[in-house]
Formats: sequence, C-alpha cells, structure tokens
Amino acid sequence: ALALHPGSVEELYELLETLGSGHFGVVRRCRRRSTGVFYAAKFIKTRRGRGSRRGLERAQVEREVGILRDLQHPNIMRLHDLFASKSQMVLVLELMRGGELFDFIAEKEMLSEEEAIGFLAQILRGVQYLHARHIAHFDLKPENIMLQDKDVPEPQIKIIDFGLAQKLEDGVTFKSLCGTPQYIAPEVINYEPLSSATDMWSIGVITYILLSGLSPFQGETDAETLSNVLDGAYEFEEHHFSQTSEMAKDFIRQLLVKEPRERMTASECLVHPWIKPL
Ligand SMILES: Cc1ccc2c(c1)c1c3c(c(C)cc1n2CCCN)C(=O)NC3=O
Repeated sequence: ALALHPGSVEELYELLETLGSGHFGVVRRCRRRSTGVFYAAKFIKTRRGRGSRRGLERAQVEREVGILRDLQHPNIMRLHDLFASKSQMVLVLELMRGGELFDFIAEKEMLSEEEAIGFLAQILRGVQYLHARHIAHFDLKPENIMLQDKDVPEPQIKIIDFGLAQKLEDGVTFKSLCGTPQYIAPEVINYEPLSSATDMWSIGVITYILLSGLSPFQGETDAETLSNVLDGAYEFEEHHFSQTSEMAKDFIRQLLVKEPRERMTASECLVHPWIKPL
C-alpha cells in the first residue's frame, strides 16, 4: 500500500537534475537514499485557497493519485511514493531513461511499420487495461508515452500523466474541454459526452504521426486545427504514405471516425490484421 509521507521528500530522496516541466509543475530525477535506486519526482504545486491562480486544485491531484495508485500494468506508469505538504504534492514515479516517444520520433523522423506496431501494441495493451477498469486517459499523445531505454531494439514504453484521466462512472456523461488540439477528438470540441472512444481517436492520430512524422489535423493555428478535427479533414499524403501498407491505413481509418461508437476499441485494435501477426 502507498504511504502518504508527511515529511519532506528530501529526507528519503536525493533530488537531482530537472527532467522537464509542464502545466503540472516540475519533474526531477532523484535517488532513494536507502537503496541508491533512481526515480522521477513530480512536484505539483497545490493551490492555497480556491482564490489563488497558481498551482492545481488539490482535489484534482488527489484524483490523479487515486487513479494511479490502483494501477498495476507493465505499460502504465507506476507510483512508488507520495509526499504531501500544504502547498505541494510530490509523486515519486518510475524513471523512464529513454525520455518521450515524441523525441524518439523527432530523432528518427518516422518509424518503420514494424517499429510503429511494436510501440502501438504496448500502448494498446496499456489502454485496454485502463478501459477495462472504466478509466479514460483523455490526454494520450507522444509526449505522454515514455521509453524505459531508447537504445535497445524494442524499447519498453509506459503511459504517463494521468492529470486529465477520469473514472467513467456509468451513465455519467463526463464533459471537459481539455487535451491538446492536435490529438483531441471531435466530441471534445463539440462538448459532447466523452468516453474511452475519445482515447481511441488519439491513438489514430498517434499512429498517423508514427508512420509519417506528420500530424493529420494540425493547422497554422489552434483554431484551424480544431476545425480540421471537426471536419474530419485528413488525407494520406502520397508523398509520405506511398510506402505505407493498406492495412496500416485501414487501421487509422477505423480510429479517425467522427462517431465515437463506430471507432475500434483497444481490444479490437489488438486483433486488427495490421497489429495481430505479432
Ligand atoms: C528522462 C526523462 C525526461 C523528461 C521527463 C521524464 C524522464 C519524465 C518521467 C515522468 C514524468 C511524469 C515526466 C517526465 N518528463 C517530463 C516530460 C514528460 N512529457 C515519469 O513518471 N517518469 C519519468 O521518467
């Protein structure tokens, strides 16, 4: 069980360099003093009162922790330790030395279909595990897919950042305008009920990017991107997709579908002929 340490994280961990920062706060590499094992420490500033603008609502962070602490899957980020003070929370997480899938693709420009399938099968198994527990991530994108090590033939990945994740209580239509324009599904923009199918649209966008290095709906501005998403306006540009198999295109077509109910589920993706032969 996960203890909520009242003391300071520095009593148990030596804090090292900053690995990244974002809307949530700062992530630093750290080393557990008693074992010498390295971890990632995510520092989240929590609001003093409802008034202040800085930091996140404490309840929101507690929701993320509540979701993370019960998850146990090789492709989902594991929460090791938790520290809370009145103005910040510190999540101690597994260290993913390989960094973001986003940077991995940027370095390689694009991946072979075999490499893409290798990553997607892991992402789909993690998402299948979440959806089976009625949890949706709602912010799936290459920045939130981390690699254990990148200099190995088949890098192991984990899904991180459950800051926007939700438990999908049956019947509760969860609506929230969140996520990143390039990856969000039409129903998010139309403020319609969200579901696990919302994650599957994002996986369609991620697949398109893995195979081509291009983002299917990205426009000059966020507004243009959002309208491209609403129009479902994307194409397999000949120049970037001439070498791509028909099965890969079919896989993407069955995810970038406007009607959420018509999209493949994670389980259906895992038996799609493009992925299955694995
Ligand atoms: C080597 C490296 C570099 C940047 C990292 C991480 C690791 C990292 C990690 C985590 C999070 C939530 C954010 C992280 N970031 C920030 C960027 C994440 N999109 C995490 O949970 N484990 C990490 O290793």
